[in-house]
Amino acid sequence: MSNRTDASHSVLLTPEQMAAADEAAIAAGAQGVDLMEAAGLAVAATVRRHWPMGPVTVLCGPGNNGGDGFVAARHLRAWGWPVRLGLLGSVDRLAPDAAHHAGLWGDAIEPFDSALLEGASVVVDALFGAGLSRPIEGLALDMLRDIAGRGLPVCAVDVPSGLDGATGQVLGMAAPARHTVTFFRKKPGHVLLPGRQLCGQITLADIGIPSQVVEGMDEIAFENEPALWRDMFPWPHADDHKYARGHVLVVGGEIMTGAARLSAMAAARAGAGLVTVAAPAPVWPVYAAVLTSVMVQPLDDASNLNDILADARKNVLVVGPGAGVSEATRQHVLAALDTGRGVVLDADAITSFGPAPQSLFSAIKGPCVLTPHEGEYSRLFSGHGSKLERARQAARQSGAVVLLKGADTVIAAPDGRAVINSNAPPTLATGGTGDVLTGFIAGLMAQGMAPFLAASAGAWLHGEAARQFGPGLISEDLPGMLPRVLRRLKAYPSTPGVTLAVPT
Ligand SMILES: NC(=O)C1=CN([C@@H]2O[C@H](COP(=O)(O)OP(=O)(O)OC[C@H]3O[C@@H](n4cnc5c(N)ncnc54)[C@H](O)[C@@H]3O)[C@@H](O)[C@H]2O)[C@H](O)CC1
Ligand SMILES: [K+]
Repeated sequence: MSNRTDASHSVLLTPEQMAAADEAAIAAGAQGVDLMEAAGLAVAATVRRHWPMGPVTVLCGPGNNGGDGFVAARHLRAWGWPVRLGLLGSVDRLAPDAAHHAGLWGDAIEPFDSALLEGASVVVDALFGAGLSRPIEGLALDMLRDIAGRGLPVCAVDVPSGLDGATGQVLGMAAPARHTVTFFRKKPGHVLLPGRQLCGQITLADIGIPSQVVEGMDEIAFENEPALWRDMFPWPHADDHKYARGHVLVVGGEIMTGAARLSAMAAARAGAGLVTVAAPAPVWPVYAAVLTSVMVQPLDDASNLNDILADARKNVLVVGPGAGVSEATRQHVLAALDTGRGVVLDADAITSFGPAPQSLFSAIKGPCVLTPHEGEYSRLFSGHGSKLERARQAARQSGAVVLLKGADTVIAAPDGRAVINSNAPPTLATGGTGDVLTGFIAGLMAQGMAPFLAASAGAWLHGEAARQFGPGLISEDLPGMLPRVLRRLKAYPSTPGVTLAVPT
């Protein structure tokens, strides 16, 4: 469990958790019809704010998402907008709250066909929301295709219809929205892909559900932002000396020597007091020639890694970047894990355990972060469900913090805490960025940041460094961007009480 206060709008609630929030609000005295009124009014206000007055078509579905649509239609008409209203299904089958607001429309509801779209300047998509339970088909599918085919701008209610709010996946089809108005808290599907790309600009509306309803909910996920870990960020202290800020050891590869160098430089830039690369003896000069503040120790083929690890001041160990899939890599991983110190495993350090994942999991006994991309994930884990669920399953199964990479990176802890990182620009899709991320995380852990917080902070810094650099990014650019990002982070407002940390 983590602490939360009203300020934590980065909470992500699944549709089930949202329904529980709804029920808790009603149990606390809220009225469902008023929640719907507030939701629909927020939708109408968003349309008015972002589009010039013109013909608007409101498409309502058979559930409460449709109920929000009736409210929005009524307010837009009251503000003078020419509104056409269509309902998929029949009014007499609506649930009470939606039926109530359908009654307030008080005018004809048109047949649900493409004629509704004629002349429309904007469409309000109130067909399906949190209750979508199967792929969209039939009349609804035809309508969504027609909307997309005509290129009509859409304001989606809660989620673009067809988008699964829990997973971010599309069921059948979803018409991309220019704006999406959602209520109380975002859903994982608003930040996971492809959902994030379908929602357009998201407006989060307060509809009168008290924030306290989130307290006590289990398995809350968060959209990554500095407020969640900033107060635990390891800023240098006046009396620090280099040994006080930890020592990262990166086990280097013999062929792809750049990977370990990228990780090492990233760890140093993230603030580790010392960084060493254990370089295979034949290529030790390659590392030594290009690394300056990062120290280089030869790792001979008798694998004297244990001698190098004997220095317990090396408190965080990185294996994987450029390591190669081999028995030697497996041995290096097991030697690092056996120390019980902080360990970050990436790439081939993960893949090398593909044939026997349990031999890795049973060796994890200290603070450990795994940073697989989807391919490496699938070699160790057979997860199912959303990316959020799969990362959580892997964290529980391995006992490590799992950072499942992608444009929508998910960070999950074995105790169920989870963060979805949504700031990564597409320019990060270039070789070596994963090595840099590994180094950022290791550097933060070396300074005492807990692995889940270090992985969350590292992912955010990584995305922010890339965003600030802009187009033309290559991995070598990322470590050097960190000072500018850290200056911005230092100015970031603290949000008392909001934290991902587990209360000690
Ligand atoms: N939670 C809140 O705080 C509030 C939520 N509001 C709105 O309510 C919807 C959720 O309403 P619900 O009735 O549960 O589901 P939907 O409106 O999404 O409709 C689902 C409806 O349609 C059927 N159905 C599901 N999938 C399909 C399909 N592929 N084809 C046809 N029919 C389908 C299903 O059986 C349901 O009957 C939420 O999104 C908000 O917009 C409140 O209005 C405000 C507070
Ligand atoms: K919708």
